Amino acid sequence: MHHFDLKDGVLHAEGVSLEALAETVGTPTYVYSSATLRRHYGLLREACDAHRDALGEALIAFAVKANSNLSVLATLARLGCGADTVSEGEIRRALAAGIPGERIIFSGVGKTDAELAFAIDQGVRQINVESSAELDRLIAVAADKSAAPAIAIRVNPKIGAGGHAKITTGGAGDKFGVPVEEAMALYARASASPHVTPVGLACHIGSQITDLAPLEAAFRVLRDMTEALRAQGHSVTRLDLGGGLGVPYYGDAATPSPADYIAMAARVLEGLNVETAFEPGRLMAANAGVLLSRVIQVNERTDGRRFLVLDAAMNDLMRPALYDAFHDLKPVRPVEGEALPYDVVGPVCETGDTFARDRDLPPLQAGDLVVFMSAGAYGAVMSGEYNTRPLAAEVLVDGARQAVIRPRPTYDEMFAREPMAGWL
Ligand SMILES: Cc1ncc(COP(=O)(O)O)c(C=O)c1O
Ligand SMILES: N[C@@H](CCCC[NH3+])C(=O)O
Repeated sequence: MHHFDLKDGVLHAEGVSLEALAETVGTPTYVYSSATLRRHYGLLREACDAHRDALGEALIAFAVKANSNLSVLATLARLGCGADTVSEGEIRRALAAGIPGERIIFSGVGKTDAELAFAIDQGVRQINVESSAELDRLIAVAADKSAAPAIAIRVNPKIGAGGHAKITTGGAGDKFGVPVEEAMALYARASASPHVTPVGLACHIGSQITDLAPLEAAFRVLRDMTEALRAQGHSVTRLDLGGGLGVPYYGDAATPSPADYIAMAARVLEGLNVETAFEPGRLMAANAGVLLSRVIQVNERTDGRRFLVLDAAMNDLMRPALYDAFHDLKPVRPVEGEALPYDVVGPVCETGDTFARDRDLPPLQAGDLVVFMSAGAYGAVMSGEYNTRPLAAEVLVDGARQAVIRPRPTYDEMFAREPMAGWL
């Protein structure tokens, strides 16, 4: 990670000292690097452009669920990035951030009629249909519209992959997409309707995938299906290859490079003559963000256990509690001394509010600042106010500039969202 580095003995996000930032904005706070977001988009763009023959004018559609802050989306929008969305709210965010409808894909296992109608009205690039029941509803909704929306059928290739069972989506029993046979039949049924325009197929088999083999196998399924559908006389012009490529959460972890991933897709799709889309979420955002937190106190027990109690908790960063996920923890100002094992915890009243057990860290004290690394994806978006803890602030850095892009709410603002029942 190049944009979170030590300068003059203090960890910086690009040109901004995290120590100074903690003074002005407080903690816990998510801090994002614009340069990292741009770099990640650039790497994917470059790789796609180098394989235009096989991939067409590939759309890189950022999975908005990974980080939906409007300024983050606007940073990507300026680069020409598209959006993969799963709700009306996410479509609205993408549009508000300047991503035009023609670069927005609408995915998701349960879209309401109202959401489908909204997506059609906004002229989204395509709607990825995930079930037979959804196709029926979409056809009914689209019947009232002037244009037949472009759709792709999301295939469940029975190839599940990912960093945790809870984030695997392509396995046979997972709720996402339809099996190959059913997808073929659905495509034919959609082709027969005047109200929708089937343009292609989509798949997304899981998240935090650190091996290209399952992705390659899934892409091959889409290739074979494309050829089979064409042999039946159907037009198939687009393949949406989903997201899912993992990132190195551990310092020394090796994950496939974006370039190798895109080159693999190009190899599989060589000569097929389709326009592709990719939906990276984590790959774009995870290493573009950190969660800045302050040590409240160190609880040293007489039985030898040592708890590092932070002012960030599971409500701010849920991934360790939910998936036993690992996030590297770094002091903002390196501390001298021999590393000691700490249980790193937050103040929430649950044992699950544990970020790490027996993590070796230098001797830290109350008041020290630390950051959770690789917290830019599925961090702030999954946060909540459990224990009436205000949502963490979010800050975007660009060189020496910084902007609070989501202020920490005041207690008055939090309570104002709860009008008292009239009879109380
Ligand atoms: C349809 C779809 N596309 C893209 C993504 C983004 O995944 P990731 O953040 O792993 O790239 C997801 C989430 O896993 C998804 O469900
Ligand atoms: N929320 C998950 C990723 C889910 C992917 C969404 N399709 C995580 O933090 O790892």
